[in-house]
Parts: sequence; structure tokens; C-alpha cells
Amino acid sequence: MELQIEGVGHHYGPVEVLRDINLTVPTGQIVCLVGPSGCGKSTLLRLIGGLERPTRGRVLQLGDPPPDSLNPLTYIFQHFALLPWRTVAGNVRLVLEDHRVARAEMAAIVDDVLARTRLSEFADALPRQLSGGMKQRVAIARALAVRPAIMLMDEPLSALDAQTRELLMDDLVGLWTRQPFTAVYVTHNLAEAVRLGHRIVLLSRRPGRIHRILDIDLPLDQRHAGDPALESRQAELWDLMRDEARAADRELLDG
Ligand SMILES: Nc1ncnc2c1ncn2[C@@H]1O[C@H](COP(=O)(O)OP(=O)(O)OP(=O)(O)O)[C@@H](O)[C@H]1O
Repeated sequence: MELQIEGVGHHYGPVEVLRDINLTVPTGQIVCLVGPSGCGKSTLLRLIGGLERPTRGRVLQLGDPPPDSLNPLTYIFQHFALLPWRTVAGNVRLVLEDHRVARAEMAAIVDDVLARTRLSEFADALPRQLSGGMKQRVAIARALAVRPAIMLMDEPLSALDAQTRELLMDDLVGLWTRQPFTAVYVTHNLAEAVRLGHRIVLLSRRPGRIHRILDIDLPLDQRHAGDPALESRQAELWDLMRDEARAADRELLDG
């Protein structure tokens, strides 16, 4: 399933947050949304996910989700929101319990997603026994369990320390390489965007407009921290963003 965002604009009361966004999210690709604070990245993600309706324009879903998809558009947030009294497997199972999934199939799905996120041996652990990175892997496993057509990821790594973030990026690359998924990935971290994005969409400050779209052809599993080619793409993005980011910060200060 592919997403096409056509002429999307959004206001909150008198405040114009997004203007004339035209964008395609192709099947099997990770599209990163970056841009200065308050430029409307999370708002755009919510509009894409149908949590809110855009004031203008539309978001089209082209093609069918996988036939066995239980939730075509599935979110992953910065805060993992795990139930502390449920085990890892229990937290993953939770999202299946609302659907009519037979018990044996449910067990098979949980086993599969825990294996894909390298959590099988922690199936019976409780969240308090896990590190932050592992908790976020549980959240990713939980999202995968409903077989989404598109994952909507809002700063999924920003609550983690730098080292854990690196490990999780490797995990996401491994996951995508073994079985490509489609994602829209909001981040303020440009290093993350150039590691994970097939396409990087830079928004201007509020009202967020598309300032630049950068496609990176290098396969995800060949991208490494410190790679000069990636660093130069990152520098290119930062050059474009710096003035906008400073102006956005000043506007925040001025209220
Ligand atoms: N429900 C809402 N009602 C009113 N204003 C809102 C609402 N949600 C967001 N905003 C405003 O819309 C603008 C864009 O917010 P949004 O969270 O989408 O930006 P962002 O780019 O994700 O920001 P950040 O990088 O700081 O997380 C901000 O000025 C914010 O205050």
C-alpha cells in the first residue's frame, strides 16, 4: 500500500501549521520527516494516520493493505506505553486480543514478531526488567504483530541514550533488510534520518512546507555511522535547516 498526500494544509484555529504538502510514500520505503521544532511533523503524521482530518487536501491510500493486516496504519511513539504487569509476550498479545485471532494463530504471531525483534528469550520478562532499548523493541514487536501496511513512527528513538539509539538503528535496518516495511518516520535527528531514510523530507518552519526532498539510494545495510557520503548528506540537510531552526527557536521564545 502506498500513500499519496495531495495539497494538504492544516490550521489549528487561526494558526496555520502546514501548507500545501504534496508527497508520496512508496511501498517498502522509509520516509523521514525532519524540520525545525514546531514545523508540523507530528501533525502531518497524525493527518496521515487519520487521527485528524486536514483542513485542506487529502491523504490517499493506494492499493490494498496486506490481506491479513489487522491495522493498516500503526503508530510507534517515543514512549513505549507498555503495561507494567504484563510480560513482553503479554504486551504484544494485547494488541491481538481486540481482534478475532484464534489462540494458536495468536501464539504464532507473537513468536514470530519476538523472533524478528530478537526478543524471544525475553518473552516472559516484565517491562521493569528491560532496558529502554529493549522496551522500544517490544513496542516495535507490538506494532509488527498487527501486520501494518504502514508504520507511523513519531520520534521512536528520542527517549533513548546515544548508544542505545545506535543499536536500535541497527535493529531497524536489520528488520527492514530481512522484510522491508513501509514507514513514515518523524525525527529531529538528522543522523538518524540519513541512516534510516530512503527519502528525507525537510519541512520549513511553521507553517511547514516542503523545503526539500532528498532521496538516498545507498542500501540501508550499507550505511554506517561516520560514512563520509552520509555525513555530507547530513551536512547538506543541516545547511538547509540551520536558519529555519534558529528562526523557529526565536519564534518560540517570543511566544
Ligand atoms: N492539537 C493542537 N491544537 C493546537 N495547536 C497544536 C495542536 N497540535 C500541535 N499544535 C501546534 O502546531 C504546531 C506544530 O506542532 P507539531 O507537534 O506538529 O510540530 P513538530 O514539528 O512535530 O514539533 P517538534 O519537533 O517540536 O516535536 C506547533 O506550533 C504546535 O504548538
